Amino acid sequence: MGRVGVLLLNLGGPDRLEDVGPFLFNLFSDPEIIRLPFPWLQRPLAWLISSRRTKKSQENYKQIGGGSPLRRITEAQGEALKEQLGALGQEATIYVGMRYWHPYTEEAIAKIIQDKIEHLVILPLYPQFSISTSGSSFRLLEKLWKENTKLQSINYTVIPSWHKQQGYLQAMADLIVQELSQIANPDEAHIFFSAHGVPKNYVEEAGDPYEQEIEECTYLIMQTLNRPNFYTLAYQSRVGPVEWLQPYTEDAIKELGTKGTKDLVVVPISFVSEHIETLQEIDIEYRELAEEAGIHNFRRVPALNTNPVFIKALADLVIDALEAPSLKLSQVTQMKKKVKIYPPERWEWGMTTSAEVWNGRIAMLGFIALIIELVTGHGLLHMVGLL
Ligand SMILES: C=CC1=C(C)c2cc3[nH]c(cc4nc(cc5[nH]c(cc1n2)c(C)c5CCC(=O)O)C(CCC(=O)O)=C4C)c(C)c3C=C
Ligand SMILES: [Fe+2]
Repeated sequence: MGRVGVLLLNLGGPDRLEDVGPFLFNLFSDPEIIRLPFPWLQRPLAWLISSRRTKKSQENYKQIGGGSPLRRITEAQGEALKEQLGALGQEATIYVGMRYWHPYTEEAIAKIIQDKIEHLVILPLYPQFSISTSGSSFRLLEKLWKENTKLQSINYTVIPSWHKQQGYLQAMADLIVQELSQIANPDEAHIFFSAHGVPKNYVEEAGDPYEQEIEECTYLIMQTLNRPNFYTLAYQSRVGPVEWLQPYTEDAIKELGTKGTKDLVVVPISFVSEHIETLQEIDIEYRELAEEAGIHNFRRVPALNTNPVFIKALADLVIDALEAPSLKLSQVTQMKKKVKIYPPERWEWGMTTSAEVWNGRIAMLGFIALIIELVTGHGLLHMVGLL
């Protein structure tokens, strides 16, 4: 086999407080994160939302040392993976491609071309697929592939998701056992899986398999654990006014408190690295909430980071992918998105769904224009540079 590369995909996070604003702007500019009917509205709205969120978000990053550890941890995972692959007899160069901050996916792709990689494995560091995470990175890669003929000669394969991989499940179970072993009555502890949420309409209207993969994964971790503990699955990190997957973590914690739970072991389920949502949201916000709800023994299972069982699982995934028939980006985006096309794009006359959708779009546009004008003092035409 010729030169082998592994491209690790992740979301990225601001390295310093001054990066928070531009990072949030990049994130909200992504149509896979905020779905708007008019592409030209994306950037003005991203600017508006990121400007309004920056201060609050910076406060949170301040509490975890002034920036996200995601880059450092992802690079360490890359080094550990390279070493593990070498030990298994597979030499490979590892590239990190972040979606919204440095090192950007585009930078990784430029290096892959420069290094003349012949076989590439695309491995998202998200065990479960979501349109908003792996899906967004795959879509970007699809675009880069179409634009650059040099990429087209690379023999690549995509790993869409890996939430059922045995080594990964074992590594998660091991970390839970370690945490339980520090409790006086380990069988009494309630195991609380907290997954990053997504808006409910991603699952119900756009066909995102995320909720199903999270549920399967949680079930399989409990099977691997093979213990009598009760467990709960809930969703954290909701942003904006729309409904997200339920139950929300904060509500589920309060409910367990009222039911008399005393020992809670929180397991971050959709993240493989420590980042703001484990270090700040779970460790600080949810811990406080649990204390108020009467849950005095609140513990959190660490993220996998460079856990050796986990790194071996990643290496096995890479080796299996190199041996299996290659899976293309377009195949994955089609396969994972069992899309009910929403909103319907073909116009039908009368009291039809498309009429409702278009009425909704126009009303939404008017509403957004009003908010933008109220907040900035300028109308929408000013914002898009027409006045
Ligand atoms: C599986 C993981 C993730 C899913 C699903 C996801 C969806 C999702 N996220 C937002 C909004 C924000 N995410 C932010 C940061 C962030 N999110 C993830 C993971 C998932 N996001 C990571 C790894 C990070 C980076 C964390 C870091 O350490 O820097 C942020 C910024 C932080 C903040 O201001 O709270 C936002 C905003 C949406 C809207 C969404 C689904 C549509
Ligand atoms: Fe997020």
